[in-house]
Amino acid sequence: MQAEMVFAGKCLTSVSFSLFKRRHHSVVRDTIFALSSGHGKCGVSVIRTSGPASGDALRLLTGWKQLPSPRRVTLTSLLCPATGELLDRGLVVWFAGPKSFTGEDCCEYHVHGGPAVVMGVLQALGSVQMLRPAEPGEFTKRAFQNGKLDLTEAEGLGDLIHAETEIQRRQALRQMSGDLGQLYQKWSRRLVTALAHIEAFIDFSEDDNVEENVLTTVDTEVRKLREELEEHLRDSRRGERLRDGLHLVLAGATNAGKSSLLNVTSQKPAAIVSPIPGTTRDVVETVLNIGGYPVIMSDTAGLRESEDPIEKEGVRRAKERLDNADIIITVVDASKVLLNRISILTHLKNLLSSPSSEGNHREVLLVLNKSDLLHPEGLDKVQELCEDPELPTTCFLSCQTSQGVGDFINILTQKLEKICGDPLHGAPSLTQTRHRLHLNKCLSALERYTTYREQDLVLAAEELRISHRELGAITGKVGVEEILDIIFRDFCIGK
Ligand SMILES: Nc1nc2c(ncn2[C@@H]2O[C@H](COP(=O)(O)OP(=O)(O)OP(=O)(O)O)[C@@H](O)[C@H]2O)c(=O)[nH]1
Ligand SMILES: [K+]
Ligand SMILES: [Mg+2]
Repeated sequence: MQAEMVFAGKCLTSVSFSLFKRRHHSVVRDTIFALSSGHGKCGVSVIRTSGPASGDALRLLTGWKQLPSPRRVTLTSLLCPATGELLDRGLVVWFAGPKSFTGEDCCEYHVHGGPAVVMGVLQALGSVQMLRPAEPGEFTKRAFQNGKLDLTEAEGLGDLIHAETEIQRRQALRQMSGDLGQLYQKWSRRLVTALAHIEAFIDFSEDDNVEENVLTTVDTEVRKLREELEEHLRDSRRGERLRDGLHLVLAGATNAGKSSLLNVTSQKPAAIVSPIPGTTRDVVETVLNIGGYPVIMSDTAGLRESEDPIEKEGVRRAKERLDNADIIITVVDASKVLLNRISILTHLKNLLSSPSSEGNHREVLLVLNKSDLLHPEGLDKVQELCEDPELPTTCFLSCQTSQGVGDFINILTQKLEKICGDPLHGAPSLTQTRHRLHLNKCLSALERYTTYREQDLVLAAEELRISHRELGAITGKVGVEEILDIIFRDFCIGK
């Protein structure tokens, strides 16, 4: 045991050295500035600077000889450094690095939110030497480069700014708090330890000093890691779906009331409704917030055989949408159900026989519309027919009277909950294709480790190194230069 510990210790240092070559930026950097609050007229606007010349800029704009105490709000006049003209009276907060968002010297100017004031202060800052306007996401990028955030946390922050619904906000906040990054870092540390053991075995096994079971321990650890990664990846893309919005597709025969349902659900006349069958041709998309979940609801052309080339194209587009749907909402005219019950089942089966292109499990909801056209006895009969276990969850409603629409929304919310879960509970979910890509590569390398393990220990160790690198790429510990620009490109200026 002692020997193993020593080996592990020795190799950990050498391994960590090569693996954790984190870039430290000691170069003197520009100082950046930007409006960090929204554009347009508002009560208060916040302008930020970050970088070594932040203090000079603050002194020049306020006329102060000394910098104020950090993290304290001060009311002051802001002056144009060139002319001494008063630009505004506002609040300033000084953050001495490294105790700031970016880790550098930072300053915040809270000014009156009029365009002329904001422009005046920005121009004044631009006239100070070494200051230049920030690029999109540059504040966050600096925070990352100074070790204030890992990449998953920075992405969480980006998602938080873009979050449009409550559940998206929860997921973003959780990722920003570092839960996902910590999970990957924990796996990373376990991989480093496993690698250290293998390297120790390779270097010292001839000294006969190595415990027999070192390799078995590593094998067990790799197997466990594989299982945990597989489990993490087997999440039906819940985090990614929640981040990007879930795709709900309205489908069914012509005149069933698909466009009407889109309109009552979104409470606006998004799609044309008419008694003419084949009214909808193009896909009509509406972005909705259903129970806190972000949803993209698509109305599609009624499914029927047609000779009309335009309608044919509409039907092709409808089917394409169905392939990528998270939830398919099949709309059926309830007044016609009694006449052709068989056709509903065949129709549903046809819809579902095409496997989703991404292998996702698609939820299905059957909506029986136009319930207002049924007599009470007819309604009872249809309800009875719908108890058929072969049919998916069924909703009765009328787009005309809105009766049953509330229940329909509740059932949809339950389906969305089932797909996405509550992002605050359970293990954190991956939220981006980028995460999935690296995790899959990490997993493949672990699988190759098992293949090489008996034949060539050096090759097997290399696979552990690869899998570690892939995990590190997610949090930004290794080889990030090429992905940095992609990630921060999506941020807005001032963030
Ligand atoms: N009585 C009654 N009529 C409805 C109801 N919902 C829709 N309709 C009528 O049914 C007709 C067809 O409605 P649409 O919403 O255009 O149907 P659709 O499924 O989008 O039709 P296509 O786009 O042609 O495939 C229109 O005349 C609507 O007014 C309902 O709940 N009750
Ligand atoms: K129609
Ligand atoms: Mg329509």
